[in-house]
Amino acid sequence: MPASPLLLTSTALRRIETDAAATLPPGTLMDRAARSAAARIATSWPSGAVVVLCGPGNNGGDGLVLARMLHEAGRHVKVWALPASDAGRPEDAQRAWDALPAGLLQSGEPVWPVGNAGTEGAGGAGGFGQVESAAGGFGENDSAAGDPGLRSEALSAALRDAASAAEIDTDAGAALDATAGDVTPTEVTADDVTADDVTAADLAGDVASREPVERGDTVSTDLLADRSDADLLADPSDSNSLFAEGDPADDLSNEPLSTGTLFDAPLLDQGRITDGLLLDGDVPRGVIVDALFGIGLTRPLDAQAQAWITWANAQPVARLAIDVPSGLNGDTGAAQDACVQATHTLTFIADKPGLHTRAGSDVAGTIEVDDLQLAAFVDASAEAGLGAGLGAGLGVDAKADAKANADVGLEIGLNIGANAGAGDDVTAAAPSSTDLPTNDIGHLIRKADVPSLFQSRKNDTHKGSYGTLAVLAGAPGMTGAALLASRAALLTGAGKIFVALADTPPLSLPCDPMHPELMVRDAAGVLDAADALGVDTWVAGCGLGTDDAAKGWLTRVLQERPDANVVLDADALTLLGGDQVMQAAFRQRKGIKVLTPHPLEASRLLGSDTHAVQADRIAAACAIAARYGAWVVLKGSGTIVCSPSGAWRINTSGNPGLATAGTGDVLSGMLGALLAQGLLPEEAVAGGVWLHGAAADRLVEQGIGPIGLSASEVAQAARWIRNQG
Ligand SMILES: NC(=O)C1=CN([C@@H]2O[C@H](COP(=O)(O)OP(=O)(O)OC[C@H]3O[C@@H](n4cnc5c(N)ncnc54)[C@H](OP(=O)(O)O)[C@@H]3O)[C@@H](O)[C@H]2O)[C@@H](O)CC1
Ligand SMILES: Nc1ncnc2c1ncn2[C@@H]1O[C@H](COP(=O)(O)OP(=O)(O)O)[C@@H](O)[C@H]1O
Ligand SMILES: [K+]
Repeated sequence: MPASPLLLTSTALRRIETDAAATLPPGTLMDRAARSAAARIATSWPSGAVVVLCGPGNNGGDGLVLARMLHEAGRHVKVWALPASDAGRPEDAQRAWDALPAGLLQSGEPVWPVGNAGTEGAGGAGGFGQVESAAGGFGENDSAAGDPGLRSEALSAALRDAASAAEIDTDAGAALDATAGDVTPTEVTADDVTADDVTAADLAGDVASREPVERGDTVSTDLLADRSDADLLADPSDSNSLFAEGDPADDLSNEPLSTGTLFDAPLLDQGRITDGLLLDGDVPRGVIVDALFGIGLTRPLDAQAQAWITWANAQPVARLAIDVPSGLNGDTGAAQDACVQATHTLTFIADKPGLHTRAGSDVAGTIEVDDLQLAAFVDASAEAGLGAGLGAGLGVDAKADAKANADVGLEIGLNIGANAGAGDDVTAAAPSSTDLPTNDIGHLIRKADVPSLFQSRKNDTHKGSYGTLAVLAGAPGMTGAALLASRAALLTGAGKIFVALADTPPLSLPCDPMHPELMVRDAAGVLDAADALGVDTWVAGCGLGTDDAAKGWLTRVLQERPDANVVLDADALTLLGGDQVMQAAFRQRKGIKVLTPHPLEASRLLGSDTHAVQADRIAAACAIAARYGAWVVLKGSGTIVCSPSGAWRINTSGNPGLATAGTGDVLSGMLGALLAQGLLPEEAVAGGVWLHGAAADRLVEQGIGPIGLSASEVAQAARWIRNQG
């Protein structure tokens, strides 16, 4: 079986980071993380602007190193950084801060560099390559103007930008608004422009002017006044300066602009430029990198961080979250009110549970894992976790497949400068052992992890080979719940199904006309005959009610036939949570036990509240599993499956179409059917959960949902998926 992707909490990740960092030169992991992000950007956004938002910790450090690498590779990068915390930056992040090339850092509020000076804020906040002062956490690096080396670097970057802008030959904001087709490559190329005869400021005086440039116009270096670079650097707020105008080249280039390249005018004719943005299909090129907070977000975001996140989410460009979308708790999936809505998340060392449960799948976008070459450490952690009992009954290869996620940067051979790979050749020594608390390691559930769902049936079988299921459910007024669960069990392949209606004869519904295959009887009748009928699996609780009769029937289910499997849902969970006699009977059962609570039912099982359950769904699922000695399915976006021994997994299928009454009934019927058919519990439980979500996904693909998707349709789609293999 392919290895099931590993999920690690921040506790586990920090342990691995600490172990690995002790064997590696300082900054190695941050360099690898940044290189990985640079490679991702080179692959997915090979041209266009890159805005990097950096936070005060090592996540921000990743962003700072990334910005440097991209800059060294000739990309147009702007950085906005939050102020360091009172304790200062962590060591690696401070090193990254100190090494940030002059001119990348911007002050004020972030702006998307659309090249329209009019939209870029006061004081040239959108200035490109501008050496700025003070605000926005910039102060520490504000020595550039006085540093000849930095000045010369700033100038050379400026010249490159300016030369490119000269070729574009237009004021970006003005020309793009209206005159598509009016712009053509000019006769001046960057090769004509040298530091001897033109300065960046000179070019700025021409290129950044608001005069539209007509087709055939030439930008003449003769027009340029004899100003020195010192003028430019001395007066960054000069509204005529190139740097206050943003960087037109940034958004107009078809390819990354460098000295000597000509602007591709036909782009304008093709209508691919709108409002100053270069469009790739419908998506503007370029990317905002979210390196504000990673796994170290420990408290509510302050106003400035919230504002930047809100701004980032409002930009019509891709957003690449580094490690974790800022505002999301990487362990729990809880999102703050302000949370980066990433289109892509590049996460390091191993995947994180919070990216897959609760709000995680809403904000993470496409998730990619880079193990930062720490597979040996990750494997050791997984093995230690298994040693602590994690893998019992899991049936998964405990080793992460993070190894498979090779270092993208190395693979594509991105040239990101001499400093980019510091320490990359150093092989970290594998740890001898790492023991982690069990809650800190889990896995994902994907189709590949539940192969027995798709095993073909042997010819030499009969209905008795696929189990006998009884469904205790459906009090008067809730008969539909019993039918939903029973029909789902039928369509999932159970051999024989008895509907034990929570009612007394004469039954209001003696037969299911849609599915007369179902044998409908009264609850007591099925319980009395359970031995004779050969009931090997019970599903109990859907629309069962909580009155004394329901309590009596459920107690019998739990006390009798202890070898039978039981799946408890809905009202059965409420009854179980409040009844110690039932709990004792439940714990003593020998058959497979499954509890399928939604968060409210989970809170009843734990004697807590829904908020506490949702605040840490994995912990809640594990706590219920431990308390009741059962398999637990904690439902909701990113359903958690936890084994009795505490091995947890997060489901990857499903969608909000399932947020409709009755889908839980369908799930419990499906789980019962799979247990009745003899699947191992880890595959029956994880498999049923995956199948249920996958069925909803298929319905959405077909246009049947998410709006208006109905529970009955889920069971039908699940049947189709199982039979396709
Ligand atoms: N270590 C390694 O080897 C590697 C780490 N890597 C990267 O580092 C990331 C983890 O870095 P991290 O631990 O520094 O945490 P991070 O997410 O940057 O935030 C912590 C900072 O934010 C602050 N802060 C927290 N909450 C806040 C709030 N609400 N509002 C404001 N501030 C708040 C907090 O301040 P403090 O609590 O200390 O006052 C601290 O300054 C990880 O996700 C990955 O990207 C990679 O490079 C691979 C190698
Ligand atoms: N937003 C969502 N994303 C994915 N799955 C969902 C979502 N909302 C609900 N579900 C799934 O739908 C089912 C609902 O179950 P439940 O709340 O017990 O409903 P009912 O009791 O009405 O049958 C669960 O399997 C749950 O995981
Ligand atoms: K982030």
